Amino acid sequence: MQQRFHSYFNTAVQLISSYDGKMPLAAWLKNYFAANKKHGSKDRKYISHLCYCYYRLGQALPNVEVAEKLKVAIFLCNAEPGVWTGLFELEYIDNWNVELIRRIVFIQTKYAFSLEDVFPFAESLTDEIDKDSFIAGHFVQPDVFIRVRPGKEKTVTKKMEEAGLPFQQLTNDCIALPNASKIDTILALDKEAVIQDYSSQRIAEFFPSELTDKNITVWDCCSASGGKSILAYDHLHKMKLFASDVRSSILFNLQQRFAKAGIKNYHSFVCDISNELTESFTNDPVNFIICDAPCSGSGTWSRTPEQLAYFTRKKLEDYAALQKKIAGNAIKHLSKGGYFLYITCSVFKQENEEVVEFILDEVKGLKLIKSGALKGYNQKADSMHASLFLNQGDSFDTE
Ligand SMILES: C[S@@+](CC[C@H](N)C(=O)[O-])C[C@H]1O[C@@H](n2cnc3c(N)ncnc32)[C@H](O)[C@@H]1O
Repeated sequence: MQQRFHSYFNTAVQLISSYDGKMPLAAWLKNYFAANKKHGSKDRKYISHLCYCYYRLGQALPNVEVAEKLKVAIFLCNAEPGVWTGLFELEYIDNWNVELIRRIVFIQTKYAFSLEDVFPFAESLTDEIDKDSFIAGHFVQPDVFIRVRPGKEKTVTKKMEEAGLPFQQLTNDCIALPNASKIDTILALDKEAVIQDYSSQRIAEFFPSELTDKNITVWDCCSASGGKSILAYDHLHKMKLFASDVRSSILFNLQQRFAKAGIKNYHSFVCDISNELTESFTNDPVNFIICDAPCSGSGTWSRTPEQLAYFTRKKLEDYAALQKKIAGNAIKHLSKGGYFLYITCSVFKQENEEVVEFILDEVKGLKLIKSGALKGYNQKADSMHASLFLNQGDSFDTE
């Protein structure tokens, strides 16, 4: 039995030693398992867990060899030794405390280790973020969240109870489930419920309430497969939607999701908004622009810890420059009295507060209505930023 876990450990060491961070870890492991059919589903689960644990140490212990660092990672990322007991010397087992802080203190008796080493960008964090809680959050696998669509509350709860799925109702329409819960076979996704992180769902708190049930135009200018668009549709109801992204493949996904979600009044199109648009997609300026900008994703790194391990400051500068271009170009299409919502899933000032300052400096007549961090680290969720601007001027003529 124990031999099996030693073998998982050795496989994980080999995999980590050959991974270079260029591809998402999930896709890279999927390719490896597809090419190595000898690993059954339990093997895949344990080996993946070990690889993820390793990257959860971020940029700490750079000079410690992979096998040794992996042991530290297992120790810090698991509240108890469980199946990994046989890999550890007695002193580790004796010091394996359920409280993370106690385990960190033990590791500090053996290595020069600190939370700042895991995430060496702490000075760039948005002020609202609690540094230690945020960094320690990387040792924990986040939950999966679903947003129940309007009117589907009873159906969804009933289906989940009947399937015996463990879940936690966080709000009327937000449900948390353990990672890797199989919900796609139980729920009609996008029709009854949307897979959407808790903080991402909370972006609805930034939707201007006076737009609800008005005949408005909404442009989701970095739409991806439409998570924010569907959120806006569920809250604002009567809207004509424009959804664009630089990637045509993702818009195909959006169209499929919109069909399931029952969204018909929309136009989707490929558009690189880091350049000024040469022709407009609509005759009139837009009443509400959602700009969920490409970003470092630093608020989501507990889901993709390999990104933390391979992140460099240079990437941060590139993202901030792109965000300023995208926001500056998108805002030109905003109507007077219209709203612009800037969103990132980043925790860095350079991508949040500094872009907000840039927007306020560059675009005269914009007023910042609401701005802040959506902190997910205490809920096993992502952290995000949102800022809502009003283009002060005439009110809508949309009635
Ligand atoms: C954070 S994601 C958007 C997520 C989406 N709003 C959702 O809720 O699912 C950012 C998106 O911006 C797109 N993007 C990146 N650069 C872009 C550009 N120059 N113009 C338009 N879209 C861009 C990416 O392809 C990506 O889909």
